[in-house]
Amino acid sequence: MTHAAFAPRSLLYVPGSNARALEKAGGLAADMLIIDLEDAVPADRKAEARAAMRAAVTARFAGKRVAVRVNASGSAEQADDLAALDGLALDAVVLPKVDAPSDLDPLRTLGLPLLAMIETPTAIYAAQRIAADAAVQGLIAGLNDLAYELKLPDGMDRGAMSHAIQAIVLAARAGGVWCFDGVYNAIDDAEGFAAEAGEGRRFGFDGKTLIHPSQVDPCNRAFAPSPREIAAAEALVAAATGGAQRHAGHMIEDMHVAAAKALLERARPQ
Ligand SMILES: CC(C)(COP(=O)(O)OP(=O)(O)OC[C@H]1O[C@@H](n2cnc3c(N)ncnc32)[C@H](O)[C@@H]1OP(=O)(O)O)[C@@H](O)C(=O)NCCC(=O)NCCSC(=O)C[C@H](O)C(=O)O
Ligand SMILES: [Mg+2]
Repeated sequence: MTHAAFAPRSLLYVPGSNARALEKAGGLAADMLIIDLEDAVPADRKAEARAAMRAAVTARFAGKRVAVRVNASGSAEQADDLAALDGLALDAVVLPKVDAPSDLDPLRTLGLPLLAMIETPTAIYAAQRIAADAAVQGLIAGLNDLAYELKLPDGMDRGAMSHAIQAIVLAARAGGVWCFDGVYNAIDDAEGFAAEAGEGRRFGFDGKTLIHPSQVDPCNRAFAPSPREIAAAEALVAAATGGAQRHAGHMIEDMHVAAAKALLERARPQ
């Protein structure tokens, strides 16, 4: 377990039932690994995945932030998932299909930070209450499930989901917690991934959830301040005198100075 003040930029799902992926994950540059016991694991391999997850978390991943995604509250699998977490040093537990703060109840006694997945229309409308729950450290957009629930004809159409995506960011910011964008399914489309990761950052997400090792480095780049942003922030902070002023052809005020300082803090080596 590691402690970091900063939100992870890249959160890689690793199926608990994939031995090779569990082996490989520790060597990848993802800021957080999410070992999945939910949708990536076939129903008849849940017990095997729990055992593999325990072995991997116990033996590997030194110096990495590690979370486990358990099955949803109300599912037949969840009690066994929670029992399998006993004694593990985790940074967070990811709970899918959180529709209300009460869905968090079975996990409260774990005493671990929770990352709540917002992936249904009901959850979009409850996101503010979910983010305000003291156990919640962040929200994760579950856009495959949301697209399915919305009956979108074109599947993962972010234009059709833009209101919902923004609602997740708004709820997280109102609650003072982190927020992470959904996954990009087209694993061979590097250009499309880079575009979507950039869009996620512009929406205000802190980072993005990932499904493949090839997405890790581009994601870290997309969510890290660029050299140009760093130079601009340094110049703005150096020029700031307080109150409204002209800087580089723009009006700047105190909130712009605060944003520039936050960006510089984020850019410092962790
Ligand atoms: C998507 C995949 C099924 C693709 O698998 P495959 O074609 O076998 O991958 P590659 O051959 O390209 O893999 C190359 C090497 O990388 C390793 N690998 C692959 N994926 C991972 C991973 N996630 N973590 C670690 N390592 C990984 C392979 O083992 C190969 O290694 P090597 O032998 O050394 O070459 C597959 O990538 C995959 O299963 N990804 C994760 C899927 C997953 O976890 N899904 C659940 C989370 S997404 C979700 O549920 C979203 C949300 O809830 C929503 O609603 O939107
Ligand atoms: Mg989902």
